[in-house]
Amino acid sequence: MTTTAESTPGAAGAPRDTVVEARGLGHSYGERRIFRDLSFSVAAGEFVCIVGPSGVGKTTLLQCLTGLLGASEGEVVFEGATVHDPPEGVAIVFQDYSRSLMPWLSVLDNVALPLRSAGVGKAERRRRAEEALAEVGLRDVTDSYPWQLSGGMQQRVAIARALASRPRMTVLDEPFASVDAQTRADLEDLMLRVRDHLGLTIMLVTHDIDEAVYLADTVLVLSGRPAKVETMLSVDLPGPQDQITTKSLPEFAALRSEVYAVIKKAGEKTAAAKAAEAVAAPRS
Ligand SMILES: Nc1ncnc2c1ncn2[C@@H]1O[C@H](COP(=O)(O)OP(=O)(O)OP(=O)(O)O)[C@@H](O)[C@H]1O
Repeated sequence: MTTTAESTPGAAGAPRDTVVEARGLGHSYGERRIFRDLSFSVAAGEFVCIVGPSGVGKTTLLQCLTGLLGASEGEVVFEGATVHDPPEGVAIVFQDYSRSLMPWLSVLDNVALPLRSAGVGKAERRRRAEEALAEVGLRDVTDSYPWQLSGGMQQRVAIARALASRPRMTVLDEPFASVDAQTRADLEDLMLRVRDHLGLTIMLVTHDIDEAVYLADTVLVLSGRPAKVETMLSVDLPGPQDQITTKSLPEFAALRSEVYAVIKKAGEKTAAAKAAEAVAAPRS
């Protein structure tokens, strides 16, 4: 990930193609400016985690990057074209899997549903849905209903549904916030495997600093009011990631402390800005 629009160095030093760019991106809800002048680019196959204080604008940023929300300033460019609507090639996974799955449809039909809306034929829908379910380790539950599955399995179904459209980039908004710690660790490892296997570009919002450092090639820290990119930290831990070994590394602890310190400092700056706003606001 870089702060410029240039191509990004890959693992072997060769340039990798830029998939998505924010160019001077800003968003406001009415009079309220959420963030301003965000400029960064994400390379093909890169795993970026976005962290920052609650309410800073992480979800709003994801929505702008996927074309669900329009930019108030600047632009988002996906694979070279300015984004106005959700582009083909991008899939989204939300936190609340229980609301995103249809309880009356089988697991297979839930995964195939967006393909139907996209006009993909029946046999091809089934083939792609089965392929996506195999990718997330759910080959055996295709005929079950979501309510027969655990929370972690339901979130895997939601991930399979995103993969079935064969995206080149997947964005996930706090996808593992509602599951227990062991399931969360399993889902994290699943996303790493999927990224490696499919060569996906992934952007993921999380509140969990350990999760961000474990998963990311780059941790993007948002802060301020309006928010800006406080830092973009490259994570270069010896791979492949392992929940016990990686998290025991001194380098992991150092990176976690660094992200934590940036967020804490940013939080203090935001609190000071809020206090200044309150003082400046006219009394009713
Ligand atoms: N549709 C909307 N209209 C007006 N304000 C909104 C809207 N959506 C979000 N906001 C406000 O914009 C700010 C940023 O919200 P956003 O959800 O992007 O932050 P976040 O960093 O993802 O928060 P959290 O970490 O709590 O999920 C918040 O103050 C929120 O209340």
